Amino acid sequence: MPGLATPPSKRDNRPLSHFQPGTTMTEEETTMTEEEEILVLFGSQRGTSEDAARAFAKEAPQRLNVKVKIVEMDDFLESPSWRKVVVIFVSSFGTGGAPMGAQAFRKFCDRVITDYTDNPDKEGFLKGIHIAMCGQGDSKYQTYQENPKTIAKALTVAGADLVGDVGATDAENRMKQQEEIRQWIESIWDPLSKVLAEAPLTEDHLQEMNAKTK
Ligand SMILES: Cc1cc2nc3c(=O)[nH]c(=O)nc-3n(C[C@H](O)[C@H](O)[C@H](O)COP(=O)(O)O)c2cc1C
Repeated sequence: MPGLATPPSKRDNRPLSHFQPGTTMTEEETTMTEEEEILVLFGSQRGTSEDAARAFAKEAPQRLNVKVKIVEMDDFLESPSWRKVVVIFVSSFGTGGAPMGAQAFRKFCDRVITDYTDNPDKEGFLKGIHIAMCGQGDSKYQTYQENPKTIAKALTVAGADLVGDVGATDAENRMKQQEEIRQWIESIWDPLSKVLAEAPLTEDHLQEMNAKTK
């Protein structure tokens, strides 16, 4: 059945037996029967954000009547292919840094913030994109949620709009964190449906964004 294969990401502690052999390494698509495609990006060191992204991606075709492409963040950056709706599940690691598999994306975001903040000469190249963000962190860290917040900031200074509330789930209590992720996913279907009801972006517009994403 398409869409159920689970390619390994760069997270560091999953047993290899979890993966099915012979699947592609970077991308997968869920059942392809509907119209618009949304993009799900994830960055995850130990699996929480990745599992949340996969749970969302599995449910989205039915809830939103869309196709879903799910990609690890650095893989996306190697060959950017924006969609009007982008849903991000990402954690913080190190000292407010990005997990493995999302570090190049974070560097890209840091560059965007430097180049675009308070710079009237720079016109946002992600105008028309809608981002829904669910961040994972641990409130024990002083740099709580720093990576998801930085990514959300960069994408908005580059012109994207945020959809719904930015999620901030707290691993200080792991059971509660799972509930918070579930609640965030439940909270986001309606705002995403509204955005999807608006006119799609043209292929030219998307290509232009892809070309400017470097
Ligand atoms: C070594 C290490 C460093 C971390 N650094 C941060 C941090 O700087 N800020 C934060 O909010 N959470 C931090 N966390 C907490 C993780 O972001 C949190 O556990 C998250 O749920 C992990 O998601 P993942 O399983 O997708 O990697 C850190 C966790 C570890 C183990």
